[in-house]
Amino acid sequence: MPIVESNKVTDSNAATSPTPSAAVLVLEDGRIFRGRSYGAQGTALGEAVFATGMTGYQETITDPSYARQLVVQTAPHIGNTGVNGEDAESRKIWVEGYVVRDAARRPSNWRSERSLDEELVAQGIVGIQGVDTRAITRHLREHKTMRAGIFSGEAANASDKELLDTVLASAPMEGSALAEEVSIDEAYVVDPKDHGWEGEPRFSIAAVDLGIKAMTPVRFAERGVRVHVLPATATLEDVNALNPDGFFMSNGPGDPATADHQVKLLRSVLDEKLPYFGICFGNQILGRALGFGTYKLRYGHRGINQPVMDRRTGKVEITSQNHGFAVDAPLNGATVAPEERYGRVEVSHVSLNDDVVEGLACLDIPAFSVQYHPEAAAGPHDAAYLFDRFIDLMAETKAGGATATKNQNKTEDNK
Ligand SMILES: NC(=O)CC[C@H](N)C(=O)O
Repeated sequence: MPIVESNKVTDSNAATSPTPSAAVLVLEDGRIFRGRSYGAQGTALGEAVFATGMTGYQETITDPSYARQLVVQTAPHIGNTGVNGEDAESRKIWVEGYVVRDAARRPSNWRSERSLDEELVAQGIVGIQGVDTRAITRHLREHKTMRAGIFSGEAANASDKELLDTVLASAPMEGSALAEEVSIDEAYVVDPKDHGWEGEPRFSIAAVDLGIKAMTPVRFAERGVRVHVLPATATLEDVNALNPDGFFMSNGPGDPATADHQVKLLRSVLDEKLPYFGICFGNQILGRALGFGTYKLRYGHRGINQPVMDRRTGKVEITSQNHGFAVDAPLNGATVAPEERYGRVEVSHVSLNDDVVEGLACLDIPAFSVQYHPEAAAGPHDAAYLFDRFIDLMAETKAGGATATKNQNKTEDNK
């Protein structure tokens, strides 16, 4: 019976989607893929990137880190489970455009409230379907991620040359400052008692929203940590006014080389020895605060099956990732950070696919971060221990323990 009901809903809603028009995906190097429109019709300009998750498309498209990107899904069939009211990772869809091979004509899932096509239309997201996403992915792997455009409806009527010129006139991802565009205006609190925690919160943290995913503060709250989520423009005064036990910076879109305000803020926080944990963009900001550079990867890591080694324990975890930039830090053991006042740092996690830095751990101050997504929405939960590691770090710091020394001993033990 539920199946019949859900079909009824989708059938009646399906009438609101426009009949697909011709659509074209134009890459900045002149390569063109022709298909049919998916979702809204018009023009979408951004960086073409591919994501390899077989599931979790609703979480993917609502991850603010995908702002100004055209996401190519390598999974050949997208939309099967529709869209529901629970899985969005933020208030809206952030992908600039969406590229799929076979779009499900009819979603089938007990939680489905409407089709993905309808949701893309409702939110004005321009997509393309019926293109060979494997060929596009191979092209991006060989020639690197690049600017691209999806054109459908009337926009697809222009000549290929005109469409390519439009793509070439669009902004590149390098040098783009987007975190402040996607962040919130007003601070808010995520309370443990709303997420199954009984009793008083154990700790409180200030978390800067650079494009935060909804599950991140929830992972803290479930563990008894009250989270004060602050806008990307937050200052040291805003942080100190909360008298938090720890400081956090989230994932987010754009080039970390542009995040000067956040690097400055993090340096002030580290100078105060407040425990720090960063995810993704927050890892790149820690890298920069310590004096390392960041650089753009050829085609990035986006998906939910990315292998990472925790070099302290030797354990391999399968992780959820979405990053196009990385920290340029030495892989061989502990070194003194270029910003020497922060003491020694080591690359704590590394990608097993390409040796890219996936985590940093400071040995003399209470700070660490990872380049991937332990909140796992969508994705495997292998990395959930990192939230506990941060809680331990706050507990040790509060108790006045020598956190840095302890971290170092852990490293020595595992050699
Ligand atoms: N998910 C993220 O935080 C991404 C960080 C950064 N925008 C990158 O692409 O590398």
